[in-house]
Amino acid sequence: MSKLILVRHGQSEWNLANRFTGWWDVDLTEKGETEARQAGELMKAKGVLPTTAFTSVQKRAIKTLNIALEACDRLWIPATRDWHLNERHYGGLTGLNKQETREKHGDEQVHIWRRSFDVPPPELEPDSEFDLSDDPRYAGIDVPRTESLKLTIERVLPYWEEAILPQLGKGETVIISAHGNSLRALVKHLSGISDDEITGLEIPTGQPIIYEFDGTQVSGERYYLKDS
Ligand SMILES: O=C(O)[C@H](O)COP(=O)(O)O
Repeated sequence: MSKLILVRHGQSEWNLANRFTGWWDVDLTEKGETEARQAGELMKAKGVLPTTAFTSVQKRAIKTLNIALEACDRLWIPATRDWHLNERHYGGLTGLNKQETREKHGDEQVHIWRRSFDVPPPELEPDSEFDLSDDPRYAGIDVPRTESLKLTIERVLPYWEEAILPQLGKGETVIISAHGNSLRALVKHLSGISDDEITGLEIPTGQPIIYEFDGTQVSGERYYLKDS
């Protein structure tokens, strides 16, 4: 039996400011750092100690990983950062305030952009201040201009299969520190959630979720580490 630990980054500056974030690289707030530390302390208290780690190339997830690993004395384990685990790209909504966007476009439209399976937000304009195509961390990568959950799944799952699942097959305890929607993509796959039902799934910040594995097969349903 091996374990997979999923953790969404702690509160970010734009979670606090209620702005659409996506691929924009915002930092953790002090509360976010505390959430990350508490996640690590919980792993230590429960004796669920990661032996290998994966995260995105966004600082809110990287810092959450490092703070949590430090809190459970596992800062030394191998860690891989990869853009495939990034948050879904919020396109032309990036940087906008979520409440103001609701007032402008209506609750229903904003809910569709945020939670529908396959309707992407409008594309990011080429001259947008939030364009990341020239960011060195994405050299050689076709940076998306927007992503639905469906498109996010299409880049998260191949990476999961190629890079992460083999580690579980080897018996490693794997931690993935990532984002609300890249983790929804994984949970949809691992728990067999339908395209309709995934619209109702929310992933809280800083709260470790566990899946147990028998080889490369999921064994049982996910649970919150705090409830075990
Ligand atoms: O990218 C963002 O704005 C958040 O991390 C997730 O946003 P959501 O709750 O609107 O999917």
